[in-house]
Amino acid sequence: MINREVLLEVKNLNVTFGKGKNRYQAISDVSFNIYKGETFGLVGESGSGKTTIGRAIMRINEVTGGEILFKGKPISGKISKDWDREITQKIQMIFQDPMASLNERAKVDYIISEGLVNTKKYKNEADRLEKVRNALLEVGLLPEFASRFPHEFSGGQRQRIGIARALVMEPEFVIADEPISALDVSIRAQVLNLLSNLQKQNDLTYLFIAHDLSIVRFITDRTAVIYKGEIVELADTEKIFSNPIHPYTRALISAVPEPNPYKERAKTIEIYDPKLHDYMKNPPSFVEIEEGHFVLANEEEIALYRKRTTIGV
Ligand SMILES: Nc1ncnc2c1ncn2[C@@H]1O[C@H](COP(=O)(O)OP(=O)(O)OP(=O)(O)O)[C@@H](O)[C@H]1O
Repeated sequence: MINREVLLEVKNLNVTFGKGKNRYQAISDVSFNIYKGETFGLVGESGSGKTTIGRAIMRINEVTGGEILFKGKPISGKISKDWDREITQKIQMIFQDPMASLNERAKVDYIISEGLVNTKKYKNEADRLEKVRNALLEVGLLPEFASRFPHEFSGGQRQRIGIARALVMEPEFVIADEPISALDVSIRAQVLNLLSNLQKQNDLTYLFIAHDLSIVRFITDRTAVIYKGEIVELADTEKIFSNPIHPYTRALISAVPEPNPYKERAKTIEIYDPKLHDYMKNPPSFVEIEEGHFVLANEEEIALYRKRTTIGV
């Protein structure tokens, strides 16, 4: 990837839900940049906070701390009306479950053009219909499908409608939240190929959310691994696979995954002095262990990682 122009910046993001005793910190101090034109993967198990980050970027979830910038300008907090309209159009999301995310009572035409109508992004009725028609064609569906209802379609077709709904807005940045996990295995590759072709044709930047590393391996340029609301490792996707550093990443990649990273961590550090790895005394920070390769670790762990691999010499 040559282009290093930052499109989206997440800076020290915190998201908490609830109040008082019920307060729950879903995202803790998460930072990453997404470059224009890349596909950035966000991977972690269910409940780790992936969707919460996506929804914070979409401004559905409130940002409790830190900030999110698009093209260098804040999109969280108080923003101008014009900027609000622009990002509502430029940032789109494709949802996980096409069976649940489409309004059953609305025709495809309405579903696809709802965003256009809300942002008044069309000249007249003919223009609106033309945009819907083109969006359907772009995702490989027939224009006449516009007058049908969601229940008349298969899961794969419904996800294509979900993609058309995002595409019709002419976005620059698309969050794909597990876009294929609810689909039949037989059609997953088609939808992935479609997303990849659309990216090239429309100059899109993707945030691709997945719980399965094997999916991000083939379509993302860089990957961040998230565990319990914290990013534990971030690097070029190829590096995440060839040289995983954090115990949790290693557990995700290993053939027999250890679902509990602390157990995996314990296994790794047994060989060394476990007292060194006291997180109370030596809190971890997000360290660039080699160029573009970040890992959440404390000083002792970094020393250990350096010994174990050839990195950073
Ligand atoms: N609106 C909310 N109110 C309270 N807690 C929430 C809310 N949304 C998410 N959470 C909690 O925040 C945590 C992160 O959830 P999130 O949906 O972001 O995880 P995820 O990694 O996307 O998981 P999945 O793959 O299952 O979608 C979970 O513990 C979840 O229960």
